[in-house]
Amino acid sequence: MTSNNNTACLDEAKRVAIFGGTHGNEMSGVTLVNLWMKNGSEIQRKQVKTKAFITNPKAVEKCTRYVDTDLNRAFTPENLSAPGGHDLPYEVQRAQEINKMFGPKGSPEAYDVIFDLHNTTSNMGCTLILENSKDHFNLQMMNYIKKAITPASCLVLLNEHPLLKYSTSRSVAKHPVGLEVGPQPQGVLRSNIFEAMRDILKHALDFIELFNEGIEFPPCKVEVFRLLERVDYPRDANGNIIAMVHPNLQDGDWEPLNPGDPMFQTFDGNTIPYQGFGTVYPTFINEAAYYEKQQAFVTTRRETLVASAIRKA
Ligand SMILES: CC(=O)N[C@@H](CC(=O)O)C(=O)O
Ligand SMILES: [Zn+2]
Repeated sequence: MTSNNNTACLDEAKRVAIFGGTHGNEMSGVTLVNLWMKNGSEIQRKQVKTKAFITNPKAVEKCTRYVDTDLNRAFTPENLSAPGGHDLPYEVQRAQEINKMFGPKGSPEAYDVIFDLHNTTSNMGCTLILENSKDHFNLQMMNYIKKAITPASCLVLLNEHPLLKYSTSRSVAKHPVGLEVGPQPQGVLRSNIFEAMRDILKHALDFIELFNEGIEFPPCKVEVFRLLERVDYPRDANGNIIAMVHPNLQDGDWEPLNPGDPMFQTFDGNTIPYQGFGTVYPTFINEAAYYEKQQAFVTTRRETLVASAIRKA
């Protein structure tokens, strides 16, 4: 044996899927996946079988986030095992179909990696979303992508929160990766956002190819932003919003927010400051899809994770 015993030997990642249209009005993912379904040469690698797939075709057709319920919250054990067939909400039926095709979730037959392509109206730039801080394959992938896209940058959002974590489409895979790029309005395609997403995918697939070829990746550190809490807009007794994101906070995704810093602005011009305990890094600031989820932004904390060395078993 040449490699030392601290190297994690992991299964090859042969089966990879790229999901677009989990939200039907997020146009970069919808457009890239439609492109790649017509001609997949860009996403093929010698040692990887990559399938591009539109997850919510009805929502894509209507150019809406969802038809009955949010598909990216639908992959719960209850939904995936619910009887009812065609009487179930459309996205629950779809979740069951996707789970059959790419899962079953949590089983050895599940796809190795699923990239799920999203756009945000927030000024987040390129953000990769992880669900598990102990997934060393994904952590190594993050490190690889960050280095490969330099001088451009991308950040990693980690959602391991016991209450705020949700059951994503990508969670069907062994290694789920969300890709969130913004700002881009709903229903709009912007070339810079489209190309940034495409570039990240290229490097992600290159990483998987190298891994499958047998390259050993040495230990590394990865900076992540861990999801801490969600902050709602101030509302009246009827649930109507009574303040907006403050101009100092608007578009300031990933910039430090300190106690006392302006957070909301009421319609008569009063400032509501942030009253947390220490510095946090807000993101998903003023995301259009989150008004209905009672969320103005989320706070995160910066952390450095260590990825152990990995290679193919
Ligand atoms: C704006 C948006 O849709 N964001 C995604 C984030 C994710 O994929 O985890 C969502 O809420 O499902
Ligand atoms: Zn989305």
